[in-house]
Amino acid sequence: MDLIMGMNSGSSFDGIDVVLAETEMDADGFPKAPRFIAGGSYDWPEEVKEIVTASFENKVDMVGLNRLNYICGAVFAEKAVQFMKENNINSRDIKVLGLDTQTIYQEQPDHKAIAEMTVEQKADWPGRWLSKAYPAGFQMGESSVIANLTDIDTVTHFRPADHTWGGSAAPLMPYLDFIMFRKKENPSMTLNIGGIANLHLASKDRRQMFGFDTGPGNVISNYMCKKLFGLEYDKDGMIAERGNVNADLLDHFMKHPFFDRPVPRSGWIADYSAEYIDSVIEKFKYLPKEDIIATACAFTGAAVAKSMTDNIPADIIAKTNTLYASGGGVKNPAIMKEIQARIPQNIRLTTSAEIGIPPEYKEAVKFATIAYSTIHCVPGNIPAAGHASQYAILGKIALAPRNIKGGAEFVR
Ligand SMILES: Nc1ncnc2c1ncn2[C@@H]1O[C@H](COP(=O)(O)OP(=O)(O)OP(=O)(O)O)[C@@H](O)[C@H]1O
Ligand SMILES: CC(=O)N[C@H]1[C@@H]2OC[C@@H](O2)[C@@H](O)[C@@H]1O[C@H](C)C(=O)O
Repeated sequence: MDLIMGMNSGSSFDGIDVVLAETEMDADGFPKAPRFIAGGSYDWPEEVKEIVTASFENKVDMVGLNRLNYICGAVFAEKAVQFMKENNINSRDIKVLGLDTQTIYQEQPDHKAIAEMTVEQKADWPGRWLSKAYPAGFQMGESSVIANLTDIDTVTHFRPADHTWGGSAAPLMPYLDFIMFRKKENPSMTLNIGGIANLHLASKDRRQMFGFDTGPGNVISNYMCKKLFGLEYDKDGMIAERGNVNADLLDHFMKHPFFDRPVPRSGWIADYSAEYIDSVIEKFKYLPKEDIIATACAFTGAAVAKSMTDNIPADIIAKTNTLYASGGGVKNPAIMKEIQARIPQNIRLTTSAEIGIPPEYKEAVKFATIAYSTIHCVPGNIPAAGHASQYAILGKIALAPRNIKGGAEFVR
């Protein structure tokens, strides 16, 4: 068995998750379902947090972004090393470290425009991006800084390979789901509830898979909690539990233009910007604040249900009996209750703990698994889910100093 490490810091930007897992290559040429061993969560340093948060709002200039890339690489390396110390892990025992680093911005593909492009237009490679049809994402965390400071071979920036083939590359969860569920007869659905939520249909046949963002996970509730109650988030859904769902506000939320985007759609926190949420709060300021938070949770649930029934064929939904949820939203009972109440009743909502992965660490396990696949030259994208035109090996590999050949004088 090989030990692998993964890290994640996502759109909620609530901390850095680190995991240790083990796997090995299976006879079918894919990694075996990873076994989760340990996980830890670490805070971003306050000073760095401020810069990253400003970058989400496009308030950091090129000079600042240049430095931020190195700073984020150093923070990820520091937390990886702290995690290894706390868990008595020697970096030399780790086969690979995988992380996407910190996304600060992303533009999804225009799948319709890509489908309509002529062969000549596609052959104009720069034109793919000049036309804005192809997607692009911006991640902070320099791979070489991480590999050099941790002394572990590191794979980062998984999305651009899939982007090159017109894929949305977000969510990337379908690959881990394929690895976890590929030996099961019936399709399985999973849901990740981070800042943004995403739904996946896993199948032993990768050509039958789906993966797309459904809308908000915690992003609206988090922002509202900060604005209305001065809290980072609604711990254990306590505020939402005291409120009632308001039908008018829910209707208003459901008119959000995100639903007009065809799947495989991909979102970013900018879709639910401060401006948008402030306008909602202003329009519905006559409601009790608790009702506004309760309705934000109902919106998460209604968006999951609508995205599922609008986009996954009814016969597949009928064959699915379990939805395995992960991400921090799993800890908000109001969100979980709203999802269960709104999805088709044949589907039982549970968490990824049932398949051995603690829900808060599934994303980090995903990046560890994709990195392991990358170093074995196994493609980590799922074209059926993200609509890339072909399979691709994801990520950029940065080799650790321990690989230096030529004598001890080169090695620390
Ligand atoms: N005890 C809790 N009660 C309620 N909500 C919680 C709790 N713990 C975490 N959360 C929610 O989960 C969020 C963090 O989720 P997660 O770490 O999955 O997000 P992320 O990885 O940043 O997001 P994304 O998947 O969009 O990139 C917090 O911001 C909060 O809203
Ligand atoms: C570009 C990027 O970082 N996208 C993330 C983000 O967070 C949620 C949503 O936007 C999703 O599409 C993706 O994360 C999921 C979990 C993934 O890649 O699997």
